[in-house]
Amino acid sequence: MILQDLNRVRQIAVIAAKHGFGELTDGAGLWRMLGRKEKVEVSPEAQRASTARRFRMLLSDLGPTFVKLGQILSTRGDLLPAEYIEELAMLQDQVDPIPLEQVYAQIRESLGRDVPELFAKIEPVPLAAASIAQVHRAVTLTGDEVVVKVQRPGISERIDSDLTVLRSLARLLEAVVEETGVYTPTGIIDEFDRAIHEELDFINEASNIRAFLANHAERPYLKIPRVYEELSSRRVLTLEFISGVKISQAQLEQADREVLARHLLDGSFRQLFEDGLFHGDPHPGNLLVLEGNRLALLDFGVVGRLTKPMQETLVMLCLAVALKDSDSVARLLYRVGVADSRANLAGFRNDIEAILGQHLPTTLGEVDAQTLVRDLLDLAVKYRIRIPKEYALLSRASISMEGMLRSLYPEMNILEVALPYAKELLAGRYDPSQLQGGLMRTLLRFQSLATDLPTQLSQILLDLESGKFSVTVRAEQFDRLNENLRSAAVIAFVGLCACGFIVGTFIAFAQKPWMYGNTPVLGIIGVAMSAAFFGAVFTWYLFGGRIRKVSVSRWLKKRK
Ligand SMILES: Nc1ncnc2c1ncn2[C@@H]1O[C@H](COP(=O)(O)OP(=O)(O)OP(=O)(O)O)[C@@H](O)[C@H]1O
Repeated sequence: MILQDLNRVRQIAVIAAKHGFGELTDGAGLWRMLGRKEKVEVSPEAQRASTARRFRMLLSDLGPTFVKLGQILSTRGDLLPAEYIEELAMLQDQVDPIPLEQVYAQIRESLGRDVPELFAKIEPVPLAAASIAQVHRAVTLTGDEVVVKVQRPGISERIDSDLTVLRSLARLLEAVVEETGVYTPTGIIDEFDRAIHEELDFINEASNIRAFLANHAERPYLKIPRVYEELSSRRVLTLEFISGVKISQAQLEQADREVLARHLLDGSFRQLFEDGLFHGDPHPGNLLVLEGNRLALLDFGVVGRLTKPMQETLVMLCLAVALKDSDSVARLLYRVGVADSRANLAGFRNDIEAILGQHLPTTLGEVDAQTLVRDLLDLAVKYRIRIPKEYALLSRASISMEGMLRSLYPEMNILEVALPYAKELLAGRYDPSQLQGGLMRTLLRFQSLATDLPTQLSQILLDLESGKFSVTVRAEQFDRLNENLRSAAVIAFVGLCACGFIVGTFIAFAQKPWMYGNTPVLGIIGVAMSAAFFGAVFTWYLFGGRIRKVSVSRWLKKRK
């Protein structure tokens, strides 16, 4: 880690302490490592706020990389409890726009030509300015109305340097935090790294748009902007300008609302059940209402992909929920997820039953899908079942979509509209005669398979089927023994190196191979190396194995 990174770590530790996370950084030994002694006062605002809110405030204060991290985490209801998801979803990355000269410089550098050779006009005031990019209206040399999305200069380098720091902090966390599981801090950072680099690469967004254009070619009610390839690169993206009103700001008649809601729902189901490619962030700012009750989708930086088996599981899951079949819901979630150890499937099933009972009291039309999905994901967190990120992204997108549909046309019965799509998808896989008695029978087929067996046995079968089955022989003493052996091996290795250097030093002093005047250079290097290795042995002896592990869950419980 270079000096600049250390300064950033120091800055992060101070801001964390200010937001009331000092105990965690102290416990992790960060404060001692940085050699700081003075206490940082917790801000009065943080003293009043919940832990989830303070976490949001912390990320917001730490700048664009952390804001993006928070926004990406807000799509992971499988990773964090609902109250964190709600807080993180509020993270805004509205920032001051960059001056026009910098926009021009970025275009020149990325597209290799001066702006007047590429555009007839660029509006000086941006349509939107976010932490990664800003969007300007423009006109091409051929007179086409377009928008140009230009990346902020230096943002990629800033994110990379923050990622180096984040990765080191994640390693430190792994060393000092008691809980380990399927979500390791370095694993989360690796995933974040991939996600943010995908967003930083506009070529990736352009290819997402092309795929959406192809999929929606026969759906005239949904418009996708065309990409201007010759005016696009990794850091500049030029798209057809779409003239419309954001759905949140549109003044609409009741009849139009119903038509638009149907289009929105049809577009979403087709993305999920036919294309297997869905918009990952369908919030009201990314949807425009056009003339003739058409809709336009914007912002394709984050998209989700579903394979055919994933689509089928999704249909089964929806049906199992609709039928209040908690056993099948538990088994399907367990099968698609990754549990860090054998989850308590019976407990998981019982909790699901309670949730379904609570959320599906009367008719399907009255279901509050948003809370239902959140509660189910919270349960996955509780039972340490990791839901694949595509499903997590999908659940966030569906929650957002459901919210829009409810405000657009609250009378719509979403599940009623969904059933024909589900049936169509299942019809491709199952014999149509099986579906004649309705979808219920198909579902009951796998349901009976699930209920015939005692839970433990069917869980082992599920483990075998999904490749999760393993036999672990474990004894507490072995873990400690293992640790001690590892420490002993390290000390022995470093000690041997130290001895080797001492012998080498004697030979160097005796034979004087590298002399600078009267100074035996090799001998001095030998002394320094021996001292360093012996120092390492002593430090390990004094402090090794004494790092106190912190329990984040205990800490969170204490703070609640
Ligand atoms: N093709 C388009 N036609 C008209 N306006 C557009 C178009 N593309 C983007 N915009 C405008 O620019 C805004 C930002 O675009 P976009 O969401 O793609 O950028 P972003 O940097 O990813 O922003 P954020 O991540 O905050 O959503 C949109 O909300 C919309 O107002």
